Amino acid sequence: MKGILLVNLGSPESPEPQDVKKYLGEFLMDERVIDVPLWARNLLVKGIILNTRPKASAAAYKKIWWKEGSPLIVLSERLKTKVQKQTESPVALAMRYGSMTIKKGLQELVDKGVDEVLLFPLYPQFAMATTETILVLAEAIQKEHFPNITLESVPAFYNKPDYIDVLSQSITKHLEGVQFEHLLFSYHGVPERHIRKRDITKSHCKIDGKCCSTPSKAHEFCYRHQCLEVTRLVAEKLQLKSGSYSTSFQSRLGFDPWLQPYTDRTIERLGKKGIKNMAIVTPAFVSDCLETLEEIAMEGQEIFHEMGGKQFTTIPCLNDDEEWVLLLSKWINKWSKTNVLSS
Ligand SMILES: C=CC1=C(C)c2cc3[nH]c(cc4nc(cc5[nH]c(cc1n2)c(C)c5CCC(=O)O)C(CCC(=O)O)=C4C)c(C)c3C=C
Ligand SMILES: [Fe+2]
Ligand SMILES: [Fe+2]
Repeated sequence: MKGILLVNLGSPESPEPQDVKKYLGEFLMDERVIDVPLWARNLLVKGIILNTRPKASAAAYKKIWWKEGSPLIVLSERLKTKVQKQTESPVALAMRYGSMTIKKGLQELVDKGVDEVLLFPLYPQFAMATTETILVLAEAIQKEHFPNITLESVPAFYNKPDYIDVLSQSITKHLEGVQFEHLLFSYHGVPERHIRKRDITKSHCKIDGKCCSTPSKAHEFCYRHQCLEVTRLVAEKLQLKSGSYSTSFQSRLGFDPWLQPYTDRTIERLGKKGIKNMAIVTPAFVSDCLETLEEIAMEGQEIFHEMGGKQFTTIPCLNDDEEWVLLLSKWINKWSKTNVLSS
């Protein structure tokens, strides 16, 4: 029997510093997130970050935490429940980090009689720090604990026309009646080094402004290309005028160069330029989370207002949007019936 495992990032158990520290420890010790040799990662994460960041991160988590728990987890659960209602195959939910492990998710499916699993990382764009770390861990768990099941995974869906339609519809819906002079597409950043490491041609990704719009096999694993494509395709669909939208990258950590332009500086620049009304959408995230609810909706808004901006409209992630649920269910049902992944 076939079954589906949706996988998202994960969140701390609670917004208390000790739980945030535990979560950050697991997350940042992942060699695909902080991709330096183990001794350096130990020094950086255990020696520095875990002694400085958890208190501030916990304070940020407290601002966005819901009665039911972490928004990212609650929203992912709502999505799973709605998708399950639209499909006959069992659907389970797991997180890459934290207590809702991939092993538990696979066990839940196996207990229901599943022996063919579709692994569905909830990320529209490929990144070493997100999709790849899920695939590698899931395969290792399958080999060690579930040798009798097969595992197939959904590739990045950033440019699927039906995904672009759903994202565009959601943007239109949330901007109905909103006056905005600029729409900013803000994606989670990654260190530039991550992009170069996953360049399968070894020479294409120069991160120079041109490589991502020059056709190349490298784009299958180029997070920057995939983000820029989402912006381009949505802008085309919504007929946004050139200059009335742009792309930026948020949430950088440490001193290495990360993908640019940075979101905070872009918001600052837009405010300084005299933009009074702006809207912001965050298509690297399928569920609202700390990075959208705090970093964008709170900090971003504050920066904009400090620069003289007036109206700052944040567009929610797709979360458990009906059209998004229908699209995921359509892809899953197609795979369940024909073994073919999305159109
Ligand atoms: C080296 C560090 C990080 C990389 C690389 C990175 C990539 C990356 N992350 C997401 C999605 C999310 N990240 C979230 C939180 C978060 N991310 C980092 C660091 C890196 N992320 C940190 C330290 C944190 C914790 C928060 C903090 O202390 O500031 C979240 C939110 C989780 C939640 O509980 O709400 C998401 C989602 C993507 C998509 C990505 C690469 C493309
Ligand atoms: Fe992150
Ligand atoms: Fe590229």
